[in-house]
Amino acid sequence: MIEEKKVTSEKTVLVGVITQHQDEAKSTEYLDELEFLVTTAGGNAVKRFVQKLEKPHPKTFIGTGKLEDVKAYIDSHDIGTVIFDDELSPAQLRNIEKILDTKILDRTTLILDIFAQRAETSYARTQVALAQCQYMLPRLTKLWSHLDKQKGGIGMRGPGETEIETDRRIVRDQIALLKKKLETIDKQMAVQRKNRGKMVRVALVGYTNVGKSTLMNVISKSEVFAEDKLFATLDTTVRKVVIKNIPFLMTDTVGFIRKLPTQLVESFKSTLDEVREADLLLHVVDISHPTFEDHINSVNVILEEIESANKPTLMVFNKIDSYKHDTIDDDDLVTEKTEKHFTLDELKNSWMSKIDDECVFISALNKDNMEDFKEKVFDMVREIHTKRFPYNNYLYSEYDQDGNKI
Ligand SMILES: Nc1nc2c(ncn2[C@@H]2O[C@H](COP(=O)(O)OP(=O)(O)OP(=O)(O)O)[C@@H](O)[C@H]2O)c(=O)[nH]1
Ligand SMILES: [Mg+2]
Repeated sequence: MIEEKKVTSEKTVLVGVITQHQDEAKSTEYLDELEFLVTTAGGNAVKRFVQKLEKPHPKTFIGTGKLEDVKAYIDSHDIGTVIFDDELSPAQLRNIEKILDTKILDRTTLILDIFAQRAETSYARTQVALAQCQYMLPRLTKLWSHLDKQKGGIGMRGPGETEIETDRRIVRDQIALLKKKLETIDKQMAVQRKNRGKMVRVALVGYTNVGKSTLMNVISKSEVFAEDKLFATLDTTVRKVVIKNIPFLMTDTVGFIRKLPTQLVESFKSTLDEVREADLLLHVVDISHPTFEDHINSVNVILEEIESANKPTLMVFNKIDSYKHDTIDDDDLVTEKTEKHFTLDELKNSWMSKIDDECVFISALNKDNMEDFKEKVFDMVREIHTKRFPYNNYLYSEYDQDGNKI
């Protein structure tokens, strides 16, 4: 993750559901992730409420009886924030607010809030503000503005209280204004991207916290010459990297997450354009995470959304150093070997036969298997490069490991 900023240590309660589509294990995993998000936002999750339902209640997400339990708990423990694991509809939000009479957040507001905290450039801040306004517009209620005045903290940072307090028309005007502002910057950025020339562009993509930035640092520092270059004041970092004799541009991008708010995907269009305009994707995966396959799927869904799913891709399975597998003992009831029981080698073989994309297994932290990684990246970049520059193959002389010209 990006560095952690402790703003407050607001006590929160988490609420999730177990449904037909989301069994107990999934629900626990989602709530673990939600808790990680809460910590990132500077809060502290002190209790979880989970209800088994056929599907989330259309009016109150969980049953009203369960909500009363939550109410009793937050009242007796002096807790001011309740966070739901799914995006709440405007009606659900209003109904829940009526019962709990406290600050209610959902996964979307939490993610938006973290983005608001992390956004450093005016561009990123504008993108987040737009996403927040769009989310907020159908959800403006009296209670919201009333609460905003009294309570700050998670979910309340961003476009500012003044807009929230005023009516929808003003938020709409604000949205129009932010859109215009973004349009202007988008144009500038498109020009900047064009000015980068025809150099092959490689983008690191992947779920949040898988090690993209770590890999970016390893690859651009360990090379013979890797220039640190920030092309613009945006949050995506672009660097020039040279492997052997081919220079190319490498972009580190925003991490993806499950249930990424659609408003955010839209307003981060330009940031995601870095991915859209890339020639090659390095899809980084954290194989030490118990549900890394779900992560891969979530990333692929977002890549589909931004029409980038068919690009040449190298699957980079990272964190092999902390990969652990389950074992089956003689007296275990479970005797069938599943993917959880795969040794690293078995896992490698299974993935290599399962997917069409090239794949490589590394530890960016320990710099394990980096040679193989570079070799594969080099081969893929070279293919694109030679197609693009049929007459001028390489721009640099070849260097050996120690940086001497060969
Ligand atoms: N054990 C282990 N940890 C790693 C490895 N690579 C990265 N990490 C750790 O994983 C965490 C996340 O790394 P980042 O590089 O920030 O991940 P990221 O994908 O850029 O994350 P976001 O920017 O949040 O999307 C850090 O604590 C790293 O030290 C690895 O190969 N092995
Ligand atoms: Mg990163």
